[in-house]
Parts: sequence; structure tokens; C-alpha cells
Amino acid sequence: MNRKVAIVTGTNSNLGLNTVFRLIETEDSNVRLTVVVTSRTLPRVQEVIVQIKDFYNNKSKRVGDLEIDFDYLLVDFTNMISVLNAYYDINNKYDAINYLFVNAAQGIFDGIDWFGAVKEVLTSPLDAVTNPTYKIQLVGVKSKDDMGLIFQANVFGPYYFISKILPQLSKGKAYIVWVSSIMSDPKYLSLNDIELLKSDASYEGSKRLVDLLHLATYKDLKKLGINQYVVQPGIFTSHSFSKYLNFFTYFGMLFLFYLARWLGSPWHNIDGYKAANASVYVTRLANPNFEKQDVKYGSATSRDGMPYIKTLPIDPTGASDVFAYIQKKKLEWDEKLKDQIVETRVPV
Ligand SMILES: NC(=O)C1=CN([C@@H]2O[C@H](COP(=O)(O)OP(=O)(O)OC[C@H]3O[C@@H](n4cnc5c(N)ncnc54)[C@H](OP(=O)(O)O)[C@@H]3O)[C@@H](O)[C@H]2O)C=CC1
Ligand SMILES: CC(C)=CCC[C@@H](C)[C@H]1CC[C@H]2C3=C(CC[C@]12C)[C@@]1(C)CCC(=O)[C@@H](C)[C@@H]1CC3
Repeated sequence: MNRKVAIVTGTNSNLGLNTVFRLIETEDSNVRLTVVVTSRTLPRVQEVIVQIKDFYNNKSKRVGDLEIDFDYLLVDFTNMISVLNAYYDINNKYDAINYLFVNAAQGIFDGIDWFGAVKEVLTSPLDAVTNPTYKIQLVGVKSKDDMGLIFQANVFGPYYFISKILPQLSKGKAYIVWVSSIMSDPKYLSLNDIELLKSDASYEGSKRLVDLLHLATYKDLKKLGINQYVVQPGIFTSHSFSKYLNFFTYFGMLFLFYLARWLGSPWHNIDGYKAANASVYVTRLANPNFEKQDVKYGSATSRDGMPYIKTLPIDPTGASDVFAYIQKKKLEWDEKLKDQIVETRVPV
């Protein structure tokens, strides 16, 4: 049986979980698919494996022609020692990786400006739930590794992990899928603040960095047999922002999401399964010999609820500056971490 290995960072997120569901539905027959679940905590690993097993056994109709098994990786991308340990774990266990979904991300949201939210909803309900400006984000937060926290969590940490497991990704002729956002406009990133320490929209800036890093790296990865894509899942309900909502604001948000869809927004996928369409489209349905890689593949939903894929162009301005900065940062961390892991087992 052909074995394939899929790493999904942030597996226990709405999008991560549905990415695995769609992968199970679309994987070839007679494959043994190892899903490497990642999280910062073991309880969330265990929680998501239960949900994936339930989907596979009771909903997927793949029992019998697709085998699945599980592994897990405890990794926090804001901690470079944790990232190195994750690489070491993968390097010791696998000689080939076939899929890497860079799905995990965070924002340093500090609540919602509800006055601003009400004003935006009353003046422009569609924009209020498509390009919201009322999320309050902290400014200048650094990680314990003295990097911009969101720069490290959403961009540099995952990039460093990829750079360390390139041999396995190349051997597996892997698909790498970076999850970006529709909120990744060039206006969110200053090339004088690549670590996003001066930004009050560091989340959006990190997604701009993802877009540019993809443009700067996908051609060289192709030479290694690796197909890298950048996707965006539209807008869908998420654990991370539900915590700011009560019964009324949650259902108020849902109403506005459906209103936005009925007003013609293609991006209000609302549920995670529709949102995960693009991540699996580029790995299972797109033909890497024909599909463009310098565009962003978006999960979209029509007014009557039908899912489809909608691509968006990516403005390449700044890609070489971003890549040069990140490459220099990588060399710095290669030097800092070079003696971190030493073989302590003395052969008998
Ligand atoms: N929700 C939306 O409308 C949109 C979401 N997206 C993107 O989709 C992806 C998934 O979003 P969503 O489903 O809302 O996810 P959530 O915000 O609900 O969860 C984020 C996930 O990322 C993981 N994570 C967060 N920080 C770190 C870290 N420092 N190190 C390792 N893992 C981390 C968490 O893992 P754990 O807690 O288990 O450690 C969690 O599983 C993200 O990239 C997001 O930016 C893009 C556009 C819109
Ligand atoms: C207005 C009401 C009744 C409630 C507030 C809902 C907001 C919490 C919610 C509405 C639009 C959402 C949204 C995102 C986060 C949560 C909202 C602001 C994102 C910023 C999440 C990350 C992304 O990448 C963006 C594309 C999302 C845009 C919409």
C-alpha cells in the first residue's frame, strides 16, 4: 500500500480539521495516509484525532480503500527551540513528507471596538464583515526569541521548519500550502517594519508576508520537486474569534455573513468545510503542470451556497526584500541553534 504523510499545522482549528476531512475524501485509493496532527498542547491533539477518526469511520465512506493513522507534533512557532525539536522529530521518523498545510496562525487581538463595529455595520454592513477595522490588535509584542511575535508565529517559524525538512519534502514530492487571507493588502506591510513591530494590523501584515514569501520561493522549490501554493479560505466561523462573542453577537455575525453572501460576496464561506476547499483543490485537483502558482487560490461560495474556486492576483512588490530579510534571519538562527541538539547516545 502506498504510504503518504500529511502535516497540518493547527490541525485542531476549524480550517485545519476540515482540511484533513477533505484530504481523506479526495486521497487516492489503496493509500495509507499518516496524518501528523500538530498543536501546542497534547489535549488538543487528542481532541482532534477523535474528531478525525469519527469523520473517517462514520462520514467519509473511505473505510476499506484508504487507511489512515496518526502521529503528532507538539510545536509552538513562537519558540525556535520548539520549532527545532519539531524538525528533529520529523527528521528522525520520516524520510518523505507528501503534504504540508501551513494553516496555524495567530493574531494578538485585544478585543473588539464595539462602538466602531456598530458604526461600520450601520454604514457598510458588507465591508464590516469583509474588511473589518474594529478588531483591536496590540502593537510591538515580541516573542521570547526577541522577534516580532506575529512575524515569528505566522511566517518565520513555519518557514524555518520548512527549510529544515526540505529533504523530506523533496523526497515526498510534497505539496506545501500556505494559508493566507483576503486581508493581505500591500498597505498592511511596511518594508521598513518586516517584523511587524510597529503595525497595528500585524495579523494582516503577516498574511502579506506569506503572499510575498510564496512568490519568492515557489520556483526554487519546484526544482526540488516540491509544489508550493498560497490559498485563502475566505471568511468562516472560528474558535479564535468566537471567544469575543455572546449569543446575540454570534448570531448577529452569522446573519451578517449570510447577508454578505446574498449581497454577492464570494468570500463568506461561513463553514470550515467550504473554507477548506482551496487548500485541498491545489493539492488534489489542480494539475501542477498547468495551474499557475503565482496567484492566490480562494475558497468561494455562490449566492445559492455552491462552493467554487476563485483566484486572485498577488502584487509582487517587495518580495525580494522580504525574502532577503527572512533568509538573513534564517542564517542567524542556524548559527544560534547549531549546537542545540547533540547526539547523547554513546554507542555501546
Ligand atoms: N477564520 C477566518 O475567517 C479566517 C482564517 N484564516 C486563516 O485560516 C487559518 C486557520 O484559521 P482558524 O480556523 O480560524 O484557526 P484558529 O484561529 O481557530 O486556530 C488557530 C490555530 O493555529 C494554531 N496556532 C496558533 N498559534 C500558534 C503557534 N504560535 N504555534 C503553533 N500553532 C499555533 C492553534 O493551534 P493550538 O491552539 O492547537 O496550538 C490553532 O489550531 C489561519 O491561518 C487563519 O489566519 C484566513 C482567513 C479568514
Ligand atoms: C459585528 C458583529 C455582530 C459581531 C462581530 C463579529 C466579528 C468578531 C467578526 C466579523 C467579521 C470577522 C472577520 C474576521 C475576524 C472576526 C470578525 C471581525 C477576520 C479578521 C479573521 C481573519 C481574516 O483573515 C479575515 C479575512 C477575517 C475578516 C472577517
